Amino acid sequence: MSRFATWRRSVAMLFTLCFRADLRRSLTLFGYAIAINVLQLTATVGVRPLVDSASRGDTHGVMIAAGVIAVAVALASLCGRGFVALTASVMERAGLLIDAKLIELAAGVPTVDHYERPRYVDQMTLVRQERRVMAQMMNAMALNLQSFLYLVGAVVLLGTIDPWLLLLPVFGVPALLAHRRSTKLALKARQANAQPTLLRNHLYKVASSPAAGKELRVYGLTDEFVARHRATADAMERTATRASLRGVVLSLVSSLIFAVGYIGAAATVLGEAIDGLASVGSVVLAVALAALVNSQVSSVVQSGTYFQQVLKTAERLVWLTDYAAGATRRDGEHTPVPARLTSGIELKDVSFSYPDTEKVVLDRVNLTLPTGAVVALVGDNGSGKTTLVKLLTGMYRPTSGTITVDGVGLDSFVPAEWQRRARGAFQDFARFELLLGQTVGIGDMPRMDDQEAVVAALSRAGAAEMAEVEPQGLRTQLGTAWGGVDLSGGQWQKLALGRAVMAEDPLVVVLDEPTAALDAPTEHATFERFARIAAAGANRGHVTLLVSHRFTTVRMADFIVVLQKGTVVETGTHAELIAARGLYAELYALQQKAYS
Ligand SMILES: Nc1ncnc2c1ncn2[C@@H]1O[C@H](COP(=O)(O)OP(=O)(O)OP(=O)(O)O)[C@@H](O)[C@H]1O
Repeated sequence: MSRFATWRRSVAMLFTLCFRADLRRSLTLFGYAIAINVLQLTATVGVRPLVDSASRGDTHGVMIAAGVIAVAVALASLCGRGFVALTASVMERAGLLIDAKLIELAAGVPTVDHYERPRYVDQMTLVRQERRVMAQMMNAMALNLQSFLYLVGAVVLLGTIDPWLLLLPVFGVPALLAHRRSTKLALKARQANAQPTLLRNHLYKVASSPAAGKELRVYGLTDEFVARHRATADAMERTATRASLRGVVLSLVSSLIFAVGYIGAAATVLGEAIDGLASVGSVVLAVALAALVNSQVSSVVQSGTYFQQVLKTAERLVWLTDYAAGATRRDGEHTPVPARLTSGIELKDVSFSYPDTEKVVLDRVNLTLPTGAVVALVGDNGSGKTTLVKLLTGMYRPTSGTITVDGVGLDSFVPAEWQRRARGAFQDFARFELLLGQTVGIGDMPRMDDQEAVVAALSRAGAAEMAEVEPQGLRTQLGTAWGGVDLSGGQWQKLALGRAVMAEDPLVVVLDEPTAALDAPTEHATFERFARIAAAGANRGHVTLLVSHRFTTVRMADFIVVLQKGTVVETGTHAELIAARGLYAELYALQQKAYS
């Protein structure tokens, strides 16, 4: 996209956001800005008749001029108050809209690979930091307009005193260029600080989280975290200070240049007054207007700089919007996701590397996952089990090869539609701090508050007792921050399992070590239950995928896939794999020995 097209879209996005936030108030702001400008100029112009009438001893003229000035100043101050009162509400509403847009952009993308792309993460971090700046845009634009009109008015009036004074704004050009350069330097510094900001926030988050608290103490890591946090913050400050110092030098030089013009203007009018060509009032007015030009040039430049910064943020927003659209868009026709599976899911020569990495995590995987089957994935840490699960749930797309669902390419579905039919419980399950019943119910949003369905799901997941948690059963608020209760790791995991079986029409159910926080007998019982649900699923049409390191659990699967370094090395039932005496048999024997 050309630079101009990006600029045009950024401006359009800003206006849409701000006007959508509050059209009536935004327009009123502009009205106030124009009124303030006219009133202030009137008050300034009133100085000439005031001084001239006074020097002539014309009391009546003095009274009229003073009256006009007083009324103009009072009205301008009234409009100023109205302006300030409106700015807060316009800002608040624009801020809310921008926040909603950011949530949409971050969570609305069906795949999750953007979280691992440094460019995406940088852009998102910067937009988050600058979102308040964007929210103030309407106010800033109104102020910008006000300063601009004020500047133009002051220059025109100066021209009426002496046309040579029209040259005064030329001395303001260096200030404009200096501000432009300083903004570029500041933006560059912010860009350079994006990654360190992430690191600093990450260090803070880890070091202050209760989860890491125990390990920080046991390993004596607190000082190290503090030192790293400080070093990162110091480096960021050095980068920012360097940029702002250069900006200060530039603005100093440009102010000196303007001072030369200002002195020249004052001297010109003073010379004319001495020669009797100008009145005393004109001299006072010219000096006042020249000072006004000075202050308005810097104010126009400052708001221009601000606007540039807002535009840059809007450009990032446009970039993120395009990224989200690209990740969501499906070219050509979409195939509807089937109501139920008939044959199953097939992987053909599927290979995968994570975005922006070289390592092949899955290497030419060929697999058939028949409908109704419970398929177990086993293998060493890092062998690619979770990655395979992510591909099957559409979080990532294969780098090469194809995944088909009943013979139809997975990539021909709208990703979000497929994901809505995939259910899962993951090792890094989320702890949604809602009412306990809702935490399970959101597994099938339309039935979120259907208590009967929630109780049934909990009992399918082998966690019926969770419906009785003190003090209010399913209506218990979770999360101490909201005055609710906290649960043990195992209890949270049981809720995640309930969520996974809440929906009645999934096409793929993924259980990626969802029982790691449960004790072995509970895990065993849970999986037996899941195996029964899956058997029933043979009629309803879904595939159940189970990832576990516990072989006592794995053995009950219909079909076991053994992964090693991203490749499938063995497949078969427990009995077949034991008879084959391969890797599975070896690992099984080792675990049996360890537990006997
Ligand atoms: N987000 C990521 N970005 C880059 N590489 C990743 C990412 N997630 C996983 N990997 C790499 O992919 C490989 C497979 O990881 P995966 O999580 O699929 O293994 P796993 O078999 O599920 O392991 P575990 O049993 O420990 O859960 C590992 O080498 C890991 O380092």
